[in-house]
Amino acid sequence: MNSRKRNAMQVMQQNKACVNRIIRALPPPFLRQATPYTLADFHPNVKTACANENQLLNVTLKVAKVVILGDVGTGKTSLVNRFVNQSFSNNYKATIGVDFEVERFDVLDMPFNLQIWDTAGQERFRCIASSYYRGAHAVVLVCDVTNLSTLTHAAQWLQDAQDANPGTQHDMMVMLVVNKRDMVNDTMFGIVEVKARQMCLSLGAEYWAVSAKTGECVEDFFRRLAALVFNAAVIAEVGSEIKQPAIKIGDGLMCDANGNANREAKKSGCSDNNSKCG
Ligand SMILES: Nc1nc2c(ncn2[C@@H]2O[C@H](COP(=O)(O)OP(=O)(O)OP(=O)(O)O)[C@@H](O)[C@H]2O)c(=O)[nH]1
Repeated sequence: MNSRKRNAMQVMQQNKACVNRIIRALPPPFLRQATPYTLADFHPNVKTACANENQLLNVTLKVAKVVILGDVGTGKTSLVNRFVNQSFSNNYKATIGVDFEVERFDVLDMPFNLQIWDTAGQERFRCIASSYYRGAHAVVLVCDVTNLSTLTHAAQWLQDAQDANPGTQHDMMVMLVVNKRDMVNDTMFGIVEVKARQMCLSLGAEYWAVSAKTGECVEDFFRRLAALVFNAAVIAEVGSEIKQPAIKIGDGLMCDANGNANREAKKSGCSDNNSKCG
């Protein structure tokens, strides 16, 4: 990382998120039938943790890493440029190794930085790029709507990312993005979409179709990605088990919301993890 980027990162962390980086409800998927992430909103424990600043201060979450992978020329850099700089260029300039951007969000009023790692699709840079896959919270597989082989190669790109993250404690989120939507008519797009959704099913990925050139769905895609990654990362910290408030029902007995009675630990002088307790 060069010092310019490092400084930019520090400034980002201090600055407030701009208005279109503020997320208060979970943004919807591209198609409800084409995602494994079917939650309707943020997990209740995530909402509770974010509403309770003290609880979130203990959470070691400030940044999440996303890697953008895919064949050469599918438009990975263009996608990131469209989102980060709201710009597009028709000129192709190969990514050498990797590049990255940091985007500052406010999710449920909590500051959250998304590190977006744009990797090289060219075979000769693959070795350098793959060393940056480690620790990814999400993988974005980018395909070109005009080139079906880029879709079939998505499986190999995902495999590479998984190989770089063996035995990760968190599951990596997987998104499959068909780019260059502006280049095909609806009939052609329909044919590609069927194949892309089949690929998503087999990879366990969420499906998106976008155009980095026109900007169609790019903002929606990254907002959804940031929100899902944030949700998963907070859950990894605070747990997904919903704690029901206990209700006292008399003489040391507590009852959980499902009506199961337990002896109150303090009064009986023991706890679940106290091995002296018979
Ligand atoms: N029409 C159209 N062209 C696009 C779109 N996205 C990217 N391109 C063009 O596709 C070419 C490749 O785009 P890049 O963003 O450089 O592709 P890349 O995947 O980053 O390429 P590598 O860095 O070599 O892996 C460029 O000429 C872009 O202008 C799009 O949505 N529509």
